[in-house]
Amino acid sequence: MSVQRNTRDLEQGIERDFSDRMSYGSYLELGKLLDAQHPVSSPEHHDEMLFIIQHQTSELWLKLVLHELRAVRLHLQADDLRAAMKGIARIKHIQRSLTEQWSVLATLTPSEYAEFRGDLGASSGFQSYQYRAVEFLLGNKNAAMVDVFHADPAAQALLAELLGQSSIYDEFIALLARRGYPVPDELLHRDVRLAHVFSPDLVAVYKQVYEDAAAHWDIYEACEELVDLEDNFQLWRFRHLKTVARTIGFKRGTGGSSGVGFLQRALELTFFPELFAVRTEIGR
Ligand code: HEM
Ligand SMILES: N[C@@H](CC(=O)c1ccccc1NC=O)C(=O)O
Repeated sequence: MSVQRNTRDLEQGIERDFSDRMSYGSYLELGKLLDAQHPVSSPEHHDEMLFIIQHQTSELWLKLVLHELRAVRLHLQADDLRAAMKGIARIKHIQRSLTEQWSVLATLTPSEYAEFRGDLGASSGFQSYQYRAVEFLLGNKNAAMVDVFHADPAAQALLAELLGQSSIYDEFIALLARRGYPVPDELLHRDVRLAHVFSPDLVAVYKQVYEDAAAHWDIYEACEELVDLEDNFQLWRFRHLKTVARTIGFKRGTGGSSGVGFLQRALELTFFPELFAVRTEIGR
């Protein structure tokens, strides 16, 4: 190290020839990844790059969330709560990162966005199939969402597949039943193609858990992890709503919805309603 030159000398052993070996760039397929940012505005608007990269990084993280949620579902099916919780812990960190990222997009002013919004046509985040897939895996199924993707057979097939499969909440409830908790039978044989609907009898099961946490520790812990997941998901939705409001106000969305009003109604959707309802029942 030459302090005077403020330059680190490269060590002798440092690999330099990757002509026939895997390198950083080839392993990560950076050629492909970094050649996928193509602003459509013409002349190119400076801020469209931010818009594209914010979406692409979100989609990459959503890809990992899906990967982890599928693993969590398998762990629940195998009665391995500890492994499932490990997966959820990672997902929670990804969610935080996704939510925090809104502050970067919030630097896009309404004037800047207005300069290229027209170039986006009818495209919209509403058409994010990975976002829909996450909602489905968490239990908020909606068959009408699958039709949105008829022009994209791979996306449609993925969503159709997940629509017909159990969600992680279905699997958690099935695990509770196997553990001997009095889970209502209709929840165990429900039509998984529909959204999970609030069950008062399930609240009673959770009440038993929350009133004697020590006796039900791993289930109690898992319940709180699920609450964190939903809470984090809602925080993302809220930051999206607020970023949209400060960027386009009350304009209609490019995807054809009413805009902010439509996004507001998403905040009323819930994945694990009984886990929130049980809170009303605890203590005095
Ligand atoms: C300035 C930035 C953004 C604006 C103005 C905006 C606006 C909107 C609007 C108005 C909708 C409602 C559907 C429509 O009619 O278009 C929507 C939906 C959606 N957007 Fe964005 N969005 C922005 C950024 C993002 C980003 C960065 C993501 C990340 C992937 C995203 C993901 C979504 C998703 C998943 C939906 C569907 C939500 C639902 O169905 O509840 N949006 N957005
Ligand atoms: N729906 C947005 C447009 C938009 O944000 C968007 C456009 C293309 C791809 C992703 C988008 N992000 C979220 O909706 C709007 O109405 O301005």
